[in-house]
Amino acid sequence: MRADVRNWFHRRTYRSRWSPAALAACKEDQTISVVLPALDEQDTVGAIVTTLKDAVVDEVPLVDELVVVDTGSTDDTVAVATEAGARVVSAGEIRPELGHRPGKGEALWKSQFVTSGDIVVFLDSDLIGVGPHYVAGLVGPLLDDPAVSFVKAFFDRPVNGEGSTQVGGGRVTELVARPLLNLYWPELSGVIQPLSGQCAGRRSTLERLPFASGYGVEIAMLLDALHLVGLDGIAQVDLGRLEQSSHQSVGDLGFMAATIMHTALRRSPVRQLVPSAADLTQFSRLDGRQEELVRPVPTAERPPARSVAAHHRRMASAGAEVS
Ligand SMILES: O=c1ccn([C@@H]2O[C@H](COP(=O)(O)OP(=O)(O)O)[C@@H](O)[C@H]2O)c(=O)[nH]1
Ligand SMILES: O=C(O)[C@@H](COP(=O)(O)O)O[C@H]1O[C@H](CO)[C@@H](O)[C@H](O)[C@H]1O
Repeated sequence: MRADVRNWFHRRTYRSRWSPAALAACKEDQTISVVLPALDEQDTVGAIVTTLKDAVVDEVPLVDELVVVDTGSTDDTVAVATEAGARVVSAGEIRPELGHRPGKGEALWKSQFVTSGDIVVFLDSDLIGVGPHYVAGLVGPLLDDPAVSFVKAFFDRPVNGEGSTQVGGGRVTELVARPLLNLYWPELSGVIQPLSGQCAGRRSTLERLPFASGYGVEIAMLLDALHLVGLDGIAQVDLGRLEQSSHQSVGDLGFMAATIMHTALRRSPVRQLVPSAADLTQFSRLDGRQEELVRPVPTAERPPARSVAAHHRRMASAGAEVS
């Protein structure tokens, strides 16, 4: 690790040492939104919402709004999240005039139009054992130091589900994202979980970032935050152990990897060599026969929300019919 990165690592790597009560006492007039993107997460989203609503909304007024952005669940995610006390919105119904795309990144981008917190916390909704320290740990560095604009969480990544001691999750991180970052962005080589879906940022920063619509959203957010606020504007916090309810198949992680590679390389020194569109051809073998699966790699990105809002205001002032 380069000396400058080692220096960053020591200054900007935090433990989740803040209590929600202490943060609530010091946040003054700053407001905090927690956003959970969800696709078919009925088994886990309810416990996350209940835990956070009880601990950091009702008992301690740290969080001002808790929003689940559903991206087309076909299970009971919406009902479960609503029953648990979250405000649930469908990504497709947020600013419909802007169109709708599938994907996690679309949910995070559109969440900016239905939330108002000065600080926005993003948490995956497939996690097990989420505690208030997840929110306190992500918000702490932002309330602690005005020079920090974006915070990524890091944690143990067991791969065999609840109770497993075998660390190995984060396969796309270890096989794709980390090697790419070390190659083209060595200043980010100290980021322990660069793809973490557990992150937080100042709205004033997030609204100036483009959002990749699919699984490229995290790598894009990290690279674009580096460009916008510099390494010292980025921090990371240790959240201890993180359990996910399920782990994707290697084939699906391959599709995630292709999306992340494409999203990152379009920001790299070799961006000119990256095709604007690409397909991923994969194979599955059964009983001596293989089947082909060809999927287009999602490359769509949304512009910074700030530019959309400004355009909206210009249209409105020009008297154009805007919804
Ligand atoms: O099209 C999508 C894909 C994912 N997600 C959500 O994004 C988070 C992370 O997705 P996933 O679990 O698929 O990724 P992994 O955690 O396996 O990297 C979860 O809360 C998903 O419900 C979503 O809202 N829409
Ligand atoms: O870290 C990773 O390699 C991937 C896959 O994790 P697993 O191998 O399924 O534990 O998960 C991360 O990346 C996704 C894409 O950026 C994010 O959406 C997830 O939140 C994050 O956990």
